[in-house]
Amino acid sequence: DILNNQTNATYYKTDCFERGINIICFKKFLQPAVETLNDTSSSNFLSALWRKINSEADTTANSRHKRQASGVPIRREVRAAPYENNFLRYALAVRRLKYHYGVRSDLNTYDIIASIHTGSNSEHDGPGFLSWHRIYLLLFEAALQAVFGQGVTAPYWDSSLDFAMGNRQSKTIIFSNKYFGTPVIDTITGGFFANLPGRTITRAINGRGGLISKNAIAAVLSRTSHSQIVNQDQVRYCWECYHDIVHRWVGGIMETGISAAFDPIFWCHHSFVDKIWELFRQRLRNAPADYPLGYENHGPNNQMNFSNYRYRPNPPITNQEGFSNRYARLREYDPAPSCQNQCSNSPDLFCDPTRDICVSREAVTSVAQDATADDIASGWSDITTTVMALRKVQQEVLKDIPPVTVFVLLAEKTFGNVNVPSNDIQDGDYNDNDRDKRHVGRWRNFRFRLSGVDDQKENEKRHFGRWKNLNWKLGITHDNDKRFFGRWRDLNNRLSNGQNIEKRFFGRWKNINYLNQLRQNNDNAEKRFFGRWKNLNYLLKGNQNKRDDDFPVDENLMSEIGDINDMDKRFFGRWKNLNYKLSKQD
Ligand SMILES: N[C@@H](CC1=CC(=O)C(=O)C=C1)C(=O)O
Repeated sequence: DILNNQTNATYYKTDCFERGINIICFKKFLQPAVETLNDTSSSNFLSALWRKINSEADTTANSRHKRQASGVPIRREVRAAPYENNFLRYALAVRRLKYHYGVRSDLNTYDIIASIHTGSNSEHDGPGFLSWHRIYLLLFEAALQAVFGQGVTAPYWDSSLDFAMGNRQSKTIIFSNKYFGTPVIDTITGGFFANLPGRTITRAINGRGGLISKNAIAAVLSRTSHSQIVNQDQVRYCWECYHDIVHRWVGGIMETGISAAFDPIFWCHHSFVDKIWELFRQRLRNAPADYPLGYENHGPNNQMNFSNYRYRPNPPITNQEGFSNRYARLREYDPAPSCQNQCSNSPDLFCDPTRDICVSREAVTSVAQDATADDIASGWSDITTTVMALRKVQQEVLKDIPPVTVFVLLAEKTFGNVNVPSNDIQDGDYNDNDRDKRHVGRWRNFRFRLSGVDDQKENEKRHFGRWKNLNWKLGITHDNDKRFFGRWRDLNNRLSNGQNIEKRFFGRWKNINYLNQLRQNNDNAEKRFFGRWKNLNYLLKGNQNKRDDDFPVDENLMSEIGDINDMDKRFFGRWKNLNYKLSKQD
């Protein structure tokens, strides 16, 4: 269906010289190429792709005020719904390019394009990195569109969604057969990209390197000129450096320049690199003129060099011309998945309300059978698994809860019909001091949660809170239960400082109230965010010292971006702001 939809579109014109490459022209163009099979054919092919980009840039520039109408292709997050019209379409288009031997008989068309990226074409280590990869990505997408349909783009892989998984990053659904394939170490044998013609794809995820944290993005976006985000001596703000570590984290062929583009995740990673650059670019008053000088091999007037050992097709523009609006306008970006947009309606992301960010789900196989307490508490297991696991501890929980707090868990098959005796809390029982008041508040909340919700997603969210609560009770009496060992230790910690316990619970409760309030009262939310915006503007305009305090330079980039607690402490507030902004871009 997708294929038919794409190829039946009336969009295509037949004037190949005016329009550049489209399906028809592409086929026309390829006829002679099949016979010639030499470097010239690759070179001609790439030049034709460039003409396509260029003619679209002309069209888009002329109809800027009606961008929607002119159908600028959109890049969405890899996991954003609908799968069929987003990642699946990309995967099928990539496969088609991999099976395409119309340009050379000895090298599939995907591999022709991938071999342009050698890692040593002056496309790295400087400002040209940004514009070179922007054009390179457009070129690749032009080929995808030529063989598959005009709307195809490389969805962006926002690896901060995986970063947020903490010490479970290697389980991300990104490296499942639904997306980029398995196994996560060695040659991939499962998924869309396994056993394709040409270069095989290897990975070694989560060995070296790291993913990009929200605070890394926040730090980069806090700068006010390109020179501040391309300087490798300032890794805290160096966007290319953050990009490097993801290459290393994926490992395998992604780890080195000469092979990286042979992994289809390369384009999705660079789609994200381009997205954040574009967010940055749009905030500058005159981005096209803001090209940093003084970088060897990255002169503003140097022509971009697209070459490898076999051919030299050069897009006839300079590094600085790649900073212009002309090429930026060729794509639009879907806002980042956020709790405000239901994580782009993705079934593979969930909102973590305590951090107010979306987090990637794990590959299904890792939690399908027997969820651990951590799986459940962090929302990584589905509702069935959660109910099954909770059922296992039902008796223990009931046995040890004092009479006044008796409730019946799982009275029916789901939490939807839990029966809460009306005498569990009497208002008069607790009204004399703060501690008790908090207690009452907490119980009220608990009863509210148990009052039954049919919606599955909503249920899951509630389980999250409820589980923590149950666990608390369970931990008190079942210290020998291995599953809760970690929690028990944590509990001991808390018990050693009664005041701390109260503070923690109180803080969490306040937080929940606050989030609920935000959802229920948009006006109020707007006001709060407006205040924060003012603050942001102040930061952007404000003095250098103030900004440096906000984003202290950390000499060790790896530990910096590997520490999610660190992120929470220092950037929680700021990121929420950015998140809001990303979700409200339009
Ligand atoms: N070689 C880079 C990482 C890297 C960057 C790239 O741009 C690339 O394509 C492949 C790998 C590093 O270890 O720092």
